[in-house]
Amino acid sequence: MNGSPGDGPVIVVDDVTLGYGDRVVQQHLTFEVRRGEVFVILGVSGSGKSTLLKNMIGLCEPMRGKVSIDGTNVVTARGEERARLLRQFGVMYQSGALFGSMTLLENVRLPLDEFTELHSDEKDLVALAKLNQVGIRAAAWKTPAEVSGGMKKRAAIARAMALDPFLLFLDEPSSGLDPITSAGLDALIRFLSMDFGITFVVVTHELQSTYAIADRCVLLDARTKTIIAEGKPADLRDHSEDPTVRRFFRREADPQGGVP
Ligand SMILES: Nc1ncnc2c1ncn2[C@@H]1O[C@H](COP(=O)(O)OP(=O)(O)OP(=O)(O)O)[C@@H](O)[C@H]1O
Repeated sequence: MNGSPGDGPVIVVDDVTLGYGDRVVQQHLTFEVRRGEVFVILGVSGSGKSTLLKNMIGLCEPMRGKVSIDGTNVVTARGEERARLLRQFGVMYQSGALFGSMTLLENVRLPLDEFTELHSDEKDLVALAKLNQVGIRAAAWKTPAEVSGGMKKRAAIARAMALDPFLLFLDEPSSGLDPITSAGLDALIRFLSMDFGITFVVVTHELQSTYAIADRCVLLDARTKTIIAEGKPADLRDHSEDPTVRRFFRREADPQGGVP
């Protein structure tokens, strides 16, 4: 189990406004991610999902408000505290970003090379164990070009798990995948959540995936620039009092051409 020491929420997003330069992309975002859950950030293209993820991992600084992971402010943490914070979570970016000249094993080893003093054989063993966890151990000595899109995503997840984080951020994990491969990835996320207790924050606009994996979600609205729904996706689909929210979760177009 990748348990975390503290109790209470893993992530606290407290009245966050985010954007680029003077341009606000989302504002007044307040929510918590609970330990062990699969939490999905939903919204149409351009609503600010990836920007929110970048603010949650400290890659961008919110214009206002704060984000903390296990009680540590992701922007202000320095020194030892920052090093500890960075080891607590792994990230899979939208592009996957595996190094094409390296094998999958070498790709998964990279964080171990950078952040641990393990012996080379031990690093190989850990990397193989991670590839095994995501179901592609047999492809360890292949390069990214030699494996399918779904296997590349799995390798990128294995790399994000290399340092045994208790929290994983995935940006659009099913982008570019066919529905069957995408469903396989959904099953992997559920498996890692249930069997290893990993908390997931997943950015997606795929409703089918959301229903398959999410314990809870938030829906970012591009028009009002804030969260318009939070909860279990099926509950929001069936019981939300906001017609915009119900339409989004039923995948219906807005007759007036609004967003979503
Ligand atoms: N580096 C940047 N500099 C300036 N503006 C940006 C930058 N990155 C994104 N944006 C803008 O911020 C807004 C939100 O983009 P973001 O990528 O966060 O949305 P998204 O919901 O993740 O979209 P998608 O589903 O298409 O990935 C968009 O209008 C985008 O053009």
